[in-house]
Amino acid sequence: MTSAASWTTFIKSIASYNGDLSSLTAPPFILSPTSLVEYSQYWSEHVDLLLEPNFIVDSDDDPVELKRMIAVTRWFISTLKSQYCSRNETLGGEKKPLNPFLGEIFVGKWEDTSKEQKLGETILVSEQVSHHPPITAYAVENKKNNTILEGYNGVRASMSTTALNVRQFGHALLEYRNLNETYLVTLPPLHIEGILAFSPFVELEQKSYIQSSAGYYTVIEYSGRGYFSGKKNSFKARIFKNYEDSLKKEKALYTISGQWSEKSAIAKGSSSPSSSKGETFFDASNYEAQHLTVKPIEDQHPLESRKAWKDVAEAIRKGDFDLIHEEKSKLENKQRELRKAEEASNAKWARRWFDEVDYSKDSLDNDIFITLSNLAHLSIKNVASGVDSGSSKNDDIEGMSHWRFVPESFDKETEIKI
Ligand SMILES: CCC(=O)OC[C@H](C)CC[C@H]1O[C@H]2C[C@H]3[C@@H]4CC=C5C[C@@H](O)CC[C@]5(C)[C@H]4CC[C@]3(C)[C@H]2[C@@H]1C
Repeated sequence: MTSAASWTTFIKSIASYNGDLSSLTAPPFILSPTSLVEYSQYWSEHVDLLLEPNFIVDSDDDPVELKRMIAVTRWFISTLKSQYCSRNETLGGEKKPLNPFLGEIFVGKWEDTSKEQKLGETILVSEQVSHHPPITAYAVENKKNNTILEGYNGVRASMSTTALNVRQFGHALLEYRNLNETYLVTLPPLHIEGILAFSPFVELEQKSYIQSSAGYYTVIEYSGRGYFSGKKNSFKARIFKNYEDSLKKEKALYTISGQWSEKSAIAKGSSSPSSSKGETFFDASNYEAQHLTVKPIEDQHPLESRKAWKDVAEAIRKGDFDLIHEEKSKLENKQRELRKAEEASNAKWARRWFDEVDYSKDSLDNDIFITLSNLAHLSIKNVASGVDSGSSKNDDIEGMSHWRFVPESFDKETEIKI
């Protein structure tokens, strides 16, 4: 069957789409040989920007906490091209990632590329902590600068006539322990455009937020081609002294605007910097992403993603649909056996490095996730990322559990080597 014909068949299949992405029997050319558990690496492909707040010195212009919020906003913007465009660059367009099995892990490290060797080694641990619904938890840890990024991600998707609309669940917590400062980062909604045009790509939409424990608060508004700016991957970010000030745009201390996949500029105050007038904020096309180092497949543990999916990935690269189906079925049957055995012995799969914390039960009032969510008026229920605590979306949601990294569990890890 030609790829155009199977694409049309595929489009028809998504017309009866039931909301579960893994149910989509996508044709081989739309399948990615990469598992979703690997996407956590996209949070740290500019390690220098992630760690920059550790090296900012106090000076007489802006308060150092404000300088650090600007640096954290720059780091966050720098993650977006890797998160949402890297498949376009390597695979020619957005692809459907492999659906990770429960307990699937992905680990790697970034070497220190700075000439002063001030960064030290940074490691990534990523674990599929849930299969139904799919949830990936991750931590990026840099011991030399006592900095930890932890977070988790799940998605809910729905089809409109021409696009796949995706709401993200979860958040990221970025802790600078030497500075005694933490940031809460929410995840923007997105949609996949270009499906009918046979070349799907991600476009971000609506808003996401960054809340600093020092009070500063950043609102980022996304738009694509055809919106007010007319350019794809556009955003406007405003940094405020706190959430309350953000209710009045003119109170913005800084405004940043441009394209998160290309250039953006920053200016003081609430007016958008025209890219000529404003000072360059970040230039994604001139800032090479640093890819993490992953040990060879033969040295990997059976639960490590690239080892577990090796035969499926090879079949996908060959475009051999029957072989893909055969190899995927092998892996999925093995998983079904595992689940059945657990059920029989009433055992639950033990998560390696993450805990599901139920914030409705334990008295965790001074927990940093609660503190930052309250500062930013964000819901702590299991609603989509970035939902306001006063939103009616909270009403019919009971759940209040969030995945948290357990650093000592990784320090005690013996089986998995980075
Ligand atoms: C349904 C119509 C169709 O064409 O399906 C196949 C298409 C390739 C579109 C569906 C898939 O598109 C993929 C894009 C994936 C997101 C990309 C980046 C991120 C950021 C990361 O930090 C967390 C995961 C997330 C949100 C990915 C989630 C899964 C997405 C939406 C894939 C879709 C199955």
